[in-house]
Amino acid sequence: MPQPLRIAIAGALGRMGGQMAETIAADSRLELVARFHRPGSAGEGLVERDEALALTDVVVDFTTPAASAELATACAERDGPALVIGSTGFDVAELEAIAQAAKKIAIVRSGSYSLGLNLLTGLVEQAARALGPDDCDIEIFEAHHRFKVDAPSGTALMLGEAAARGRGVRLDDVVKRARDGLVGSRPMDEIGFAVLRGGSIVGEHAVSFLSDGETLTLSHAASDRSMFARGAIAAALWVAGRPPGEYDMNDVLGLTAS
Ligand SMILES: NC(=O)C1=CN([C@@H]2O[C@H](COP(=O)(O)OP(=O)(O)OC[C@H]3O[C@@H](n4cnc5c(N)ncnc54)[C@H](OP(=O)(O)O)[C@@H]3O)[C@@H](O)[C@H]2O)C=CC1
Ligand SMILES: O=C(O)C1=N[C@H](C(=O)O)C[C@H](O)C1
Repeated sequence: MPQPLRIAIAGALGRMGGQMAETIAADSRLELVARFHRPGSAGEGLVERDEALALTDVVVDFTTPAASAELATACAERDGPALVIGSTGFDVAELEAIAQAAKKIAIVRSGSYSLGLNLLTGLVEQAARALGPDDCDIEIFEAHHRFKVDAPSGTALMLGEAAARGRGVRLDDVVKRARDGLVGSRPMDEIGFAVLRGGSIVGEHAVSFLSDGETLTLSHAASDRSMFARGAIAAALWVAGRPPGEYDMNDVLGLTAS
């Protein structure tokens, strides 16, 4: 019987931190060796970050962009553990810090650990390739619970990147993240985002391809956070012992970009 993978949870008192603890406890392939939160946080069974890093093979992190970037740097400075990052809403400097850390340690980062959602990105890329900007508009809608702090969601941006890839353009060059007031008519090549926040919605995403006379919509709805936790566990099991580098769920799931 192989030794269980030693795993630690960052952001232990958060929504996903709690979900991770529950899902890990039910998985015999894993041993939950540490849970940590903000420095100095009080809570049953919590340890400080550096103690957790010394005990574990992999850290699973659903916190904030700043905390994840800092954690990646701390893991790299001690040449491990490997890291699975689920946080969303990163700025350029935070992404650069993670890229630097990935020169020393293996990191999986994804805006969504859902299997279905990662399959959807391939379908979106394929549709965007077939439905060009001359006769088809691409719009992405996402809806989340009232507590979510970043917008558009990391998943919506992943879907936008997939659509842009399908069109052979950079998302930054065609993105419209919000509209308000006299914004003018829509450029054909634009990829637009719309956001809803409210209630307890776990996560809904839809990518619409709108042309004259017809609309194709590809969508996904999450109803339970446990599937994000299961995806993050698959990533943790996959990343342990990998060479340094920044990986995503396509690598974990063996899905090659089409
Ligand atoms: N990739 C995916 O599949 C998914 C990604 N997410 C993303 O994960 C992130 C967390 O989501 P969620 O759990 O709902 O949010 P929560 O706000 O419930 O949890 C985040 C937690 O991180 C804590 N935190 C902040 N700074 C630190 C730090 N330096 N060290 C340790 N903990 C810290 C926060 O503490 P405090 O409360 O004190 O501020 C908070 O409790 C978000 O970015 C979200 O978008 C969520 C679901 C799935
Ligand atoms: O904050 C959340 O809840 C979620 N965040 C991720 C995102 O930004 O896409 C993933 C999921 O949709 C839930």
